[in-house]
Amino acid sequence: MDGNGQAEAQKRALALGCIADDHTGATDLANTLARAGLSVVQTIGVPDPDLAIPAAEALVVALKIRSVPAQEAVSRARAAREMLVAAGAGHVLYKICSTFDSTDAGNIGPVTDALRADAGAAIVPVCPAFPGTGRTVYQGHLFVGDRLLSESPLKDHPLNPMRDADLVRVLSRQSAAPVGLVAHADVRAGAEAIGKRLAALAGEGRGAAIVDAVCDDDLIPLGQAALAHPVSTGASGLGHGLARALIASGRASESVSSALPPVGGPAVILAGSSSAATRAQLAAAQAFMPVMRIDAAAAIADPERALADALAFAREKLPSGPLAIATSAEPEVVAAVQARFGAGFAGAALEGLLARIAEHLVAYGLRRLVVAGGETSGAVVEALQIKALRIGAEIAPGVPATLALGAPAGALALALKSGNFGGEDFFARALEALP
Ligand SMILES: Nc1ncnc2c1ncn2[C@@H]1O[C@H](COP(=O)(O)OP(=O)(O)O)[C@@H](O)[C@H]1O
Ligand SMILES: O=C(O)[C@@H](O)C(=O)COP(=O)(O)O
Repeated sequence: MDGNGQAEAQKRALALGCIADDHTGATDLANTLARAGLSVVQTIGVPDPDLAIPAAEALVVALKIRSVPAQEAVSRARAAREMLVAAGAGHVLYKICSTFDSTDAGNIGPVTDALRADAGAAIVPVCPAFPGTGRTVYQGHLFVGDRLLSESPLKDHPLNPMRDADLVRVLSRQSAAPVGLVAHADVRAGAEAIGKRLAALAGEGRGAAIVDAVCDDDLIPLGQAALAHPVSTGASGLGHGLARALIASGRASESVSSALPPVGGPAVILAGSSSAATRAQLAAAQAFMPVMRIDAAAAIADPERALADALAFAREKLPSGPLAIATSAEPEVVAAVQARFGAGFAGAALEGLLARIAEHLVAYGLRRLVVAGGETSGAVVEALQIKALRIGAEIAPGVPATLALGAPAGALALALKSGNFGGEDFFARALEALP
């Protein structure tokens, strides 16, 4: 093979396997890895062996396991790791939310424990920092912007309210083995110091260690140190560090991703996130497009009626331009809905409703779709039977434009937005950016 051939082959050899615990997290990570220079493919679930997916240096398997029972999350993550390792991945990153979304019953601890055991690893470095979106970790405490996690809007998350910012404590409650801390002084001292501290913590019998990172510069030594271990757990900041470490070590080569082909056609926004960011984005969108607010309690009580109303609204408005349909509500309203129906039941019912709306709209010819909310995105993508995503240009930090591959309905441009991401003008930007 000549020099060019070798470089081409290296560009396509899988180096990094990623298991994302939700679908917006997966596109966020795929976006970060692509921007760092890796060739990336995202699949929806563990791909069928006969699925023709382009070869890539990083493969992100999107699962919907953030809020399922821990045992189910563990078995699905294990199957994904097995596939990734068989495909050649030398390191597996378990992608969790940058706001550490989880409950005391799981799933970050149980999945991290299981992946460590399967990989025969001594310890797993864990870091949810994503400084580009204001998530930083200092002395093991997670900040969202200038607030501790427990004082941020995440304290009111509908499925996993985050009321403790001390991640060593949070992860300890979820883990079988004790959890340690690699504090910022070691991170500033570089990859070797992080490695030594991780080895010392492993020697004390700790199965995982929260690693501090307060700025982008910290991600480079973090990535180098993490790459020396078979498994790590974290968010996009760690993904960036791993990608740069792979390129620096010659295990991946820097490439420029190509633009997505144009799709065109009608566009709709579906919002199931009740985050403060999404609520502000919907309020801003109301100035330039029709927005239908679904009454969550009425919709759960009579989903067929809610579906028919939403479809009638879409049929009437879509010929004049984009529109939005949202179940999103203020925390007090969400709390009342949950008190009446139970949080899990209400969440699944509303996700299911938005997924059915998406299915009908795509059947009508919808070709460009923005979904706000991680769980919601998972439900929509699974209902549309999308098999993989090609990653395009970044719309906002953590949110790329994507092109759905393998869906029975054909070409579909998609943006899957984490509830918390994007500025107030996100929906306008997304509609412009979707090819
Ligand atoms: N009005 C509402 N009342 C109760 N739950 C809701 C309401 N609207 C949406 N939900 C549920 O809240 C959850 C939001 O999670 P998700 O889609 O992951 O958003 P985020 O990205 O903000 O976490 C989903 O399960 C969704 O169905
Ligand atoms: O790391 C992050 O913050 C995101 O990638 C993410 O996981 C988003 O989850 P949702 O807020 O549930 O969309």
